[in-house]
Amino acid sequence: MLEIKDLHVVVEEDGTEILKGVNLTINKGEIHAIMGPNGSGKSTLSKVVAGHPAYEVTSGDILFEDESILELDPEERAHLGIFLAFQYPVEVPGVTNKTLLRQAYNTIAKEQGREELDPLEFEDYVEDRLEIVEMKKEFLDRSVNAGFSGGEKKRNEIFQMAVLNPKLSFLDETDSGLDIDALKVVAKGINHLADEDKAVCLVTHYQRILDYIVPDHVHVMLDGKIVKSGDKELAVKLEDKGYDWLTDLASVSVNGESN
Ligand SMILES: Nc1ncnc2c1ncn2[C@@H]1O[C@H](COP(=O)(O)OP(=O)(O)OP(=O)(O)O)[C@@H](O)[C@H]1O
Repeated sequence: MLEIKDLHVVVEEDGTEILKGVNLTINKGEIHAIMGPNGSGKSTLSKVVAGHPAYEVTSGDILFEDESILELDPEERAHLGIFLAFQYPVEVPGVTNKTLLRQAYNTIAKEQGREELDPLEFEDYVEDRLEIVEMKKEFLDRSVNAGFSGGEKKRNEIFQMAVLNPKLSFLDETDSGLDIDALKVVAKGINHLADEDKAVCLVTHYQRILDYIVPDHVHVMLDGKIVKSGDKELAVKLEDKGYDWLTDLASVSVNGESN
């Protein structure tokens, strides 16, 4: 579904290189987790896949369903079925959740040749989506994220994912700031939404969400590169040992030897 090939990315404004040769393949039906220390480039990778304009790809490629998406703007990528849940969800005062989501849903439906929903049909459609994340109906009529608690904002991101039903979701630290009950609800929602036709990539610092969402692959990002990949056990090891043991591996790989 997604193939990232030797991706190098700089900050558009000042040319600082953030991603230094990322390779990552995500197939349909898979759940991936990307871990790594602060500032290693995890959020940048998510944003670049979604088409954030602050970054420039200097070499490499991103293929979605076998086609390069580098020339597509963020809206076009969303129409294809790529979704990014933000680390810091934005507030949009004056625009209700319901209005934003129906607009987004219908724009994507139109692009994908599906039927658009009128306000009443949309109400019916979102009802069971609300249940997936155990969110109260009142949230539909509130301005997007305005005055939401940190945990409510994160839950709202998963609600958006539930409504838009994307093929590929990048969830950037969706687990941070969640109490244990909310974490379980959000994890249940993600598991519910991740099926054999879809793929999910979780960016996380903590192994704990992976107790509820079992990833097929865990990757460690260090200084703009994925330096190690493994299964769920790798996340457990990271929790226990931190990242220092990998820093050595990363420098070995930089010197051209195997890691
Ligand atoms: N738009 C930008 N302008 C300048 N520097 C940037 C920009 N975006 C990212 N960076 C820098 O790139 C590096 C990687 O940032 P990124 O947010 O991708 O890291 P991260 O791995 O997600 O970190 P964290 O775990 O702290 O969220 C950081 O040093 C950051 O300051």
